[in-house]
Amino acid sequence: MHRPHLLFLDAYDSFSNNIINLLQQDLNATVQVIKIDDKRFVASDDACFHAFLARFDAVVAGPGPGDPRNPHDLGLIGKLWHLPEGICVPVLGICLGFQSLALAFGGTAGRLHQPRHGLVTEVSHQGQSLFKDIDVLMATQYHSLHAKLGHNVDKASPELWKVTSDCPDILPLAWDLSDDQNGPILMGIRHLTKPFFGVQYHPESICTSSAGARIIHNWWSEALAWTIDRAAILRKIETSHPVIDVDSVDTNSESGEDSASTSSSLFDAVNPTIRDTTATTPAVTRNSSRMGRPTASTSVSWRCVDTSLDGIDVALLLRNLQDTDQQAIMLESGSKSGQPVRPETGRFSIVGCANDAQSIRYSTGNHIITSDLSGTKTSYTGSMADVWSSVESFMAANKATDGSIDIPFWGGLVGFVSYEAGLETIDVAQSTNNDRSDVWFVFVSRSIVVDHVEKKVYIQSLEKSDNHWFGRVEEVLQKLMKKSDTRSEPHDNSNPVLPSVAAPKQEEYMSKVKTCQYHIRAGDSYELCLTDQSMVLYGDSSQPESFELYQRLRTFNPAPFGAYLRLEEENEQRKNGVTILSSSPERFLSWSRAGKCQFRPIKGTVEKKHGLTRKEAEALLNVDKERAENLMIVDLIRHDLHGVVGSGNVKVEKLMAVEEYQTVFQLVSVIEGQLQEGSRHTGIDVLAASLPPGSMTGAPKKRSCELLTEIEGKPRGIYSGVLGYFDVGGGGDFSVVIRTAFRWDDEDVWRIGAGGAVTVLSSPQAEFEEMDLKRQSCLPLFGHRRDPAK
Ligand SMILES: C=C(O[C@@H]1C=C(C(=O)O)C=C[C@H]1O)C(=O)O
Ligand SMILES: NC(=O)CC[C@H](N)C(=O)O
Repeated sequence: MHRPHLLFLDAYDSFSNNIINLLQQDLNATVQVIKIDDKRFVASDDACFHAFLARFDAVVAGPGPGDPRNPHDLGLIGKLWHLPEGICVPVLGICLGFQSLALAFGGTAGRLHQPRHGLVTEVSHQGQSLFKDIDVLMATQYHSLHAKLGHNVDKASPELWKVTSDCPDILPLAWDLSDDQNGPILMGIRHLTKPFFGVQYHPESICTSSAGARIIHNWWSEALAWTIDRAAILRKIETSHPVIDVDSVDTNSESGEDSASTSSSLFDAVNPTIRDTTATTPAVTRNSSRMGRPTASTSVSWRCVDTSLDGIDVALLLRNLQDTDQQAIMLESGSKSGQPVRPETGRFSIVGCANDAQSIRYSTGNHIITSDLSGTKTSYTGSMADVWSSVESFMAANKATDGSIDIPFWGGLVGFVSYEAGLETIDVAQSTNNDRSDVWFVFVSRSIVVDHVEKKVYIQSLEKSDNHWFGRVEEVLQKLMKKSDTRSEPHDNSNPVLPSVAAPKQEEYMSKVKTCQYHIRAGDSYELCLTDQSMVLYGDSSQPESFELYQRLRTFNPAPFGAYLRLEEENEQRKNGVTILSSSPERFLSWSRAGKCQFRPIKGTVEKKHGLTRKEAEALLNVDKERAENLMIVDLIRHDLHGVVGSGNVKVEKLMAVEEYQTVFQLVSVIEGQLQEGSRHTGIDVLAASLPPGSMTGAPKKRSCELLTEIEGKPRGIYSGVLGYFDVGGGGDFSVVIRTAFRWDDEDVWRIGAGGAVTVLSSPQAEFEEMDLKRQSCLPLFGHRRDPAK
């Protein structure tokens, strides 16, 4: 059977790669992707775009932010509907693409009374065309606007299935009749004579039933039938069509993966060259040293100590091993009464020794990379792409294979990537103008990993002949094990010096929630994760030691992704550094040495008020608002992951499970993907392609981040970024930096970010309370308890 060769027009949506996955999996199609504002076609005359289109069997016009009445939001999609006869290609419009089709043939667009984002409802149809052989169809919707054909009825009626005088060429195929507030919402259409089809709902969503995705097959059958009918005419036109030198235009897909073939259309009977496209997200720009699987170049020496009888307190371990005022690294899986709070994600703790270690730093404010990863210290102007490239080269050059297979970290780079660094990777202008580091990783060559489940301690070194270090750590361990019942406790904090706290103002925050909702209603976003920062100021010498603050945090809010990071650098002008105290519950991304990637987005939060049971929490979280928030992020992360691991390799392992933490219950999903054997991608590519974390942005990611930058008006910094490690064995694990306080040495301020996802279903008051609740995971460290911000 002919393998469809499709063009996908990407309108900057966060679900595009899921649609491409569907086309590749269900139709076995090859798909080339271009953005709707691809300069090569927007800037040149239409003939060039037409000649390019002639290479494809059909086009899919994707969903996206914005309004179909705005040519800027549609870009090339707007050019599909009135092509000259001989150029016409079958099109499937999805959401924005669908709305554009309706408008092009007499329809109008308007705002829904109540936008529908992440809602799953039944779509009514009559089993025709796209909906042939489809029974009950449950489908996910992501839209604020809707297309109207001029039907003058406000409830189910036979009229709805007929063409209207406004749109005599457009046949309605499906409606959502489940929503009284909005009335009938048009869900599917076809053009009566041209090969144009469209659906308002999202066939690729994880919550759309398989019947919903079947329309893809039906569309392709329709497209094929039309094409065969028209083949003779088209062949004639093709030969008489002026020859355009499309190959002088670089028509590679954005990913650079897909070289444009000279001819692979259905009509090229002589030589139907079909190309394959798997990845749609660019791999990290790399130098040649990291192509292919690196061979081992580093050796791990390690010893394992059984501490099952005694238990080891990692904070004490760190304290005893190094002076915590210096560079200190501890990634801690929090525990309570001797047990890890969440062994599934928080089983291991890592103490890294990294004084005078090699490091890489990058500031988005001045674009300077400072690194000695390559041996000598250099500072140069660069970008995030250069940072990833250096990290990949370094990890490839320091590859090890001989550590213990029972633990995920053997040594490697530990540090963070800020939210603004993530913004740079998706080309969103940021409000940072200082020279503080947005990326900071240090090389940990000596480390201790504690397995809290097996109660074992691994002492490891990547240095040659490091017996002295092993001896020293063993000595410390013996000492601590003898005093087995000692847990490092914070000092008495009953009479603390209270610092002042500058908190978000309630009125202002609520007004920002409303601004978010305004943009969602206009169709520019489906969900926005609004945040703000509280600032804790000590002012004088009463400042507690940072490790003491961390001790309080780990006692008060033990979390699977606890972290104490104290990083510093010295240059000619000054000493600068940063301290991070984290109690994050959320894994952003981990990948195993075998390339299995896992995202665990959290979206949906209820306070664990006194006596709230899990059952009650489940009932509170099992509502449209919370589920919709979570679903949107699951679909977004599937998109991010599909872009690197390719079609057919992504699974949702857990959808909206309720998890219990110290102060809140949360709705958590687990999305996994497998990097393919022999693929040129690594976990670092997955990380690079998925920042900033979707659970901190909303969807679609790029437009949402642009809006949030404007609404929030200040950088988020390390908050909303990611923190974790790249392991020399090839794995990695990063948390989302939330429930975290951080402080730069050059300002006397602890910053605590907090926020939550805003949808049209949000109440501004409840959003403020949710933000305030999340601040409470850190504020008590500073002696402040539930001090309601005003
Ligand atoms: C924004 C925060 O949390 C994020 C938002 C959540 C939500 O909207 O329910 C839940 C977890 C995080 O992904 C925060 O903790 O500050
Ligand atoms: N998912 C979409 O394509 C949405 C289209 C349009 N921005 C709307 O909100 O209606």
